[in-house]
Amino acid sequence: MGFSLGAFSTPIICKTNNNNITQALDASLIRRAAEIADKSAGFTSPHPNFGCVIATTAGKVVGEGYLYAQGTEPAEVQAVEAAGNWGKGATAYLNMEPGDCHGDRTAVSALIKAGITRVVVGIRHPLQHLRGHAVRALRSEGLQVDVLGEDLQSKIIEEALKSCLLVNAPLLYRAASRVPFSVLKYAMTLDGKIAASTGHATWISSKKSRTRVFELRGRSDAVIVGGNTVRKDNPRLTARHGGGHLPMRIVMSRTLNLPEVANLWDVAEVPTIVATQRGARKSFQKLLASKGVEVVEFDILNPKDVMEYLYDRGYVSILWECGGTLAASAISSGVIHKVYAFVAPKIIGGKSAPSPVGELGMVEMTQALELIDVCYEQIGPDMLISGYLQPVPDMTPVIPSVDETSEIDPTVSPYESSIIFFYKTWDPYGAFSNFSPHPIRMPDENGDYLTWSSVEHYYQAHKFVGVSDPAARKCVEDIKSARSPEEAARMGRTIQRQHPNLVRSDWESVKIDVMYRALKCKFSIYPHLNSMLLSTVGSVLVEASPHDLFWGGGREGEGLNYLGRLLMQLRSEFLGDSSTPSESSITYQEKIK
Ligand SMILES: NC(=O)C1=CN([C@@H]2O[C@H](COP(=O)(O)OP(=O)(O)OC[C@H]3O[C@@H](n4cnc5c(N)ncnc54)[C@H](OP(=O)(O)O)[C@@H]3O)[C@@H](O)[C@H]2O)C=CC1
Ligand SMILES: Nc1c(N[C@@H]2O[C@H](COP(=O)(O)O)[C@@H](O)[C@H]2O)[nH]c(=O)[nH]c1=O
Repeated sequence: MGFSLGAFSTPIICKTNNNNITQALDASLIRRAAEIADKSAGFTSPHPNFGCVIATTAGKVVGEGYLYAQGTEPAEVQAVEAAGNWGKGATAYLNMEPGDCHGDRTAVSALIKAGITRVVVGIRHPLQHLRGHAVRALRSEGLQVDVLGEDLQSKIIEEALKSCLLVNAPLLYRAASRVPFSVLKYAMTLDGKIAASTGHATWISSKKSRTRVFELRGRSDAVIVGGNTVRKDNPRLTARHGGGHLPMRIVMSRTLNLPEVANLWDVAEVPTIVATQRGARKSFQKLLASKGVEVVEFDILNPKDVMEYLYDRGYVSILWECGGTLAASAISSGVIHKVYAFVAPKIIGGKSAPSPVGELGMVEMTQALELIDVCYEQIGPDMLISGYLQPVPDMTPVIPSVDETSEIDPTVSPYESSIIFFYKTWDPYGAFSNFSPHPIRMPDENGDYLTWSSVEHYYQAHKFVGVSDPAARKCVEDIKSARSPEEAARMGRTIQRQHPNLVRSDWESVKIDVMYRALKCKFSIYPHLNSMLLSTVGSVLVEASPHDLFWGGGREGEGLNYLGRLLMQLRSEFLGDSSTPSESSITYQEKIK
């Protein structure tokens, strides 16, 4: 070949340098968008924080805007107005894809009208029904849209992406965990006490720290304490830092053994909700109601149920300002996402003085919960240590991974797809489970057709097919006549564990194919199952088994989800095959009868 390496290398190096410069610019302007997006937090009730920065291709910022509150002028509209004619040919930086709540595409239209040619998006909208819409709409109008982590990837971009995740962390956690984002905040002495042994706690942290707490309250939808904190502190739980949003106050009390007169029962400025155990002190409930305090009864009062209830009421973020007993219960039930610990340089001592977190049942230091993304900040004389107990959720489907998805099923666009989970046969898509009662008819080694009561029967028995030992042949027969798919699974797994010598030597290499053939038969011979499978086009299918990390997706998406993958593969094959599937299925069904 007549080309020298040098002929290629120069432009490649230039391109890389250019890329580095562009990515550094993109990263810094996206971080700016996230920074201004955060400006509205604390001024109105929490809502997604949107920021928009418009810059020329040389990186000169010509317009900025942030959404003040839901229903006010979108960040993009403000930035476009500020940019004026500079908007033509410019790049818009958005910390988050706009969500078109009103169906009027205002944000998208503003960018298009302004003549913006490129849009850089920090994260896609976390809510499934809005996710990807604006990105698609902008692309369809010919704008170049680069999404961080998808179209742009590098260390510096990763850091910018993080700032976008953090600025909308409450919404992301809420969308992923279906409870509001919860922050546990406490003030403790250097010797780890949140009050003296008498229960006296005013004050541990400095005035400056307490003003910071007011800001935290102003960023929250509600502040929660337990009954004992009401009895000991008679708190007000208001945000008194001057203006801004006032959160609701919530008291969790099982006994309702609470004072008749308390600051929290004065609801002139902010409402208070008391969450209690069903039937607790009805007369006191009446008294609270007469003061305008809302009482909500729970069958068993616990943090998880209260959080699910507040999620249903639309709450996005909650500040827990309770003592250690309730804090331990909230942490144990997994509802706390972030911790703010104000540490004051004071020592109070006291064997029975309370600490920030009560009993968690841990016995070894190796069990300790480690915070991530920890920040240290000095506030007056105090140190504020904050960090997350759970990582900021990634809303893109990971099972299969983004790269694998389009290989398995080209109809799924990995960044925009929804996930359909199935597991138990009574679930909405329960018929996808191998335990669903749909017999299949499959050829044996000699080509003779045999009927199997379910895919699970077929799959489990095939662990022992072809092994010359008569005991293996008996296993196949026994599993085949198991009275239920559950029984077949139990038998297959137990024999495999206890008598590995009876398992065919090629099992690990053939098991996916065995499953594939059984599934293909099942979804070919039952037209309604075939329709159900085809109705899921565009969605990632995940078997939500928390135990089976090979066929299932696992509790946290750590499973390989091979059952979901095979179903997606079959779906794609059925779609590609116009003669699907009814003619052949009738013959098959006839055979089954
Ligand atoms: N320094 C700081 O940051 C803070 C210090 N404090 C101090 O802590 C002390 C109070 O601590 P503590 O009693 O732990 O705090 P809390 O009162 O905040 O929490 C315990 C109470 O919560 C109620 N509760 C409802 N459901 C549950 C549940 N599922 N699990 C546990 N409790 C539940 C009960 O109220 P009931 O008994 O009414 O049924 C229980 O007594 C006080 O001295 C206070 O001054 C408190 C908050 C912050
Ligand atoms: N003692 C203590 C805190 N205690 C928390 O603040 C509540 C009192 O709030 P308010 O009545 O609105 O001033 C109290 O019930 C408890 O939840 N907080 C802190 O930042 N620092 C402190 O030293």
